[in-house]
Amino acid sequence: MAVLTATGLTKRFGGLTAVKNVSFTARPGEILSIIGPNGAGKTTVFNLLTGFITPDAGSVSLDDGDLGGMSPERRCRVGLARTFQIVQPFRGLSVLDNVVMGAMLRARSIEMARDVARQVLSDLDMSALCDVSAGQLPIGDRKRLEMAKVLATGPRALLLDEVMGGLIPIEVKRMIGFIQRLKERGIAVVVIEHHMSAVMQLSDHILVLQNGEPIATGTPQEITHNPVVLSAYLGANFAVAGT
Ligand SMILES: Nc1ncnc2c1ncn2[C@@H]1O[C@H](COP(=O)(O)OP(=O)(O)OP(=O)(O)O)[C@@H](O)[C@H]1O
Repeated sequence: MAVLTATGLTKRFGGLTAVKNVSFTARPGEILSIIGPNGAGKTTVFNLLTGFITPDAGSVSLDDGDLGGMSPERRCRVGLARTFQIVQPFRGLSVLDNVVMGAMLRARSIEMARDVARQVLSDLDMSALCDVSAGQLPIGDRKRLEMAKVLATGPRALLLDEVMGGLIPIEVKRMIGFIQRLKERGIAVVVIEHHMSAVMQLSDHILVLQNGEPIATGTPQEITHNPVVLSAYLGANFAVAGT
């Protein structure tokens, strides 16, 4: 059964239809990637899912509950969390306190929130950074901190917006490992990512958007051999080892 379901999402900005009739499901322990050229509508889909903007048509549900009308914070409370493309930690706070802020959404006491935050930081190999000021972190660690903050909210569905952006190859590899471990926890993960090698390694399913419209869905194998996707986005010479 699906955790997260989007049905017929459509969003217009003036005369521009940024997202048109986008539907998908994300199941527990599955990773769905949304890919497409710049301006294809990927971030707008995330904004619609999380309630930062209101759709002109369509709906979003978590388990069987319709999220229509719920604020982003309320959606996070019921289990739908996201990272942002541009990460903005509380720069004056320590790494631990940043993650405690996320954990406070659900924890019943500050002590419980600290326990949750320490566990999440340990899971992300960040225990040694607990006392470091978030403002001093390099980009790779800031991306991991962003992951830690949202994981501390205890999501059942997690939206990851370009978490590989700006990472060096060894950090990309580590991030792929973290995301794969989310599958084992039964979290439904939706990924927006331009790092195609990571997308192909991680995804169970891929949805391709162009000009706001779905042009293909399938497994990485199917997508990398789809002539429409090769022409619209990946390029005729696209090849990823193992796909
Ligand atoms: N608030 C807004 N007002 C007007 N137009 C918008 C708004 N948000 C997005 N758009 C437009 O909607 C289209 C889709 O944008 P969106 O950011 O969703 O694309 P994207 O696929 O996430 O792109 P990228 O890969 O560059 O992040 C673009 O043409 C963008 O300019």
